[in-house]
Amino acid sequence: MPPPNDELVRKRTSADFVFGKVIGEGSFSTVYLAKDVHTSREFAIKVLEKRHIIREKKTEYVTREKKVLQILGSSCKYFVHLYYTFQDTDRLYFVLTYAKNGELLQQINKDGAFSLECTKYYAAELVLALEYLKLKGIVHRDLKPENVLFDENWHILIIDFGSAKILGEDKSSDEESQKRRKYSFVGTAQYVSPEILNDDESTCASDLWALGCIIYQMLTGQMPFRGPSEYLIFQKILKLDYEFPQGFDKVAKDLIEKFLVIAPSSRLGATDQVPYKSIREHEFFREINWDDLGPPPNFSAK
Ligand SMILES: Nc1ncnc2c1ncn2[C@@H]1O[C@H](COP(=O)(O)OP(=O)(O)OP(=O)(O)O)[C@@H](O)[C@H]1O
Ligand SMILES: O=C(O)C[C@H](Cc1nc2cc(Cl)cc(Cl)c2[nH]1)c1ccc(Cl)cc1
Repeated sequence: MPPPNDELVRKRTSADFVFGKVIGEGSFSTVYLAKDVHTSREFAIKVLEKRHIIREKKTEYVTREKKVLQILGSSCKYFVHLYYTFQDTDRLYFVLTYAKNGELLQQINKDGAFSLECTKYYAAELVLALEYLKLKGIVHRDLKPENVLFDENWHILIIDFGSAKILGEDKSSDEESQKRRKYSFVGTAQYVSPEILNDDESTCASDLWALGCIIYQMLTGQMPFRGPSEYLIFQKILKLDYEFPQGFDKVAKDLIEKFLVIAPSSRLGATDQVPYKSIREHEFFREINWDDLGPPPNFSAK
């Protein structure tokens, strides 16, 4: 039995990487572009200060992100992959796939809005990604254009699993955790689903609501539910108060209306025996070959 390949099993340390520029900042993290000194491969390394995590009581968030990324593994190309984690005295390190081409949000804002063809392509990649999440029993809970990045070949890479939910994880029923769950707001106002606002359980259908919001935003450049304050946005969400611009594509309108439904189980795909067959069969995806989406179309304004 040959000795294990050292490079495969040795716990990495920051000395294994050359840290380059800062490519992003989170509320608890700094993300660096880094190069593996042995292979020159590029990674995004998300660095968190232990003191900051402890002070802000975010250890559960960090532990959750690590656990979900490990569950996702590397068999679906639409998710950022966690290669290694390690720590030193003061910091934690996540070594992740480097998303070279930035955020979907930047692309939407740069173009103003996507063409119908471009929207169909990226909506299809998102559907395939959500099928995989459902298969793995994960709810992202904070899906939004800032958390959908592009890799070097302009395929999507979904990030940010700190607020994700692992279905079937036993929820301790003690009073304390019930209270914590009740008041632990999850998500981002403009994309949060009604069930989370009504403090009902979030399910994979919560991500379908967010998908509806993202498709609307790719086609209009605007979020469907917007307002001057979170409270007013929540009111609009709960009243389904949104509208389509004049001349909006009828088929796209039909699809979005089937996602932006208050009752989670009534959303298109929510009750599919084979997820997400009923979404794949919607007229909006008529030209999509689900077994091979082909190369991404180049971005062009609508
Ligand atoms: N794998 C990656 N490749 C390239 N950029 C990334 C990657 N992961 C995160 N980023 C960028 O780094 C920034 C911080 O991301 P991170 O997920 O650490 O924090 P966040 O979730 O955005 O912030 P918050 O903690 O407030 O929710 C983001 O702007 C994101 O675009
Ligand atoms: O080495 C491992 O994989 C396990 C450790 C566990 C771990 N050590 C921690 C220290 C602190 Cl202060 C906070 C959290 Cl959430 C911590 N989690 C760890 C290290 C790095 C990362 Cl990114 C996550 C977890």
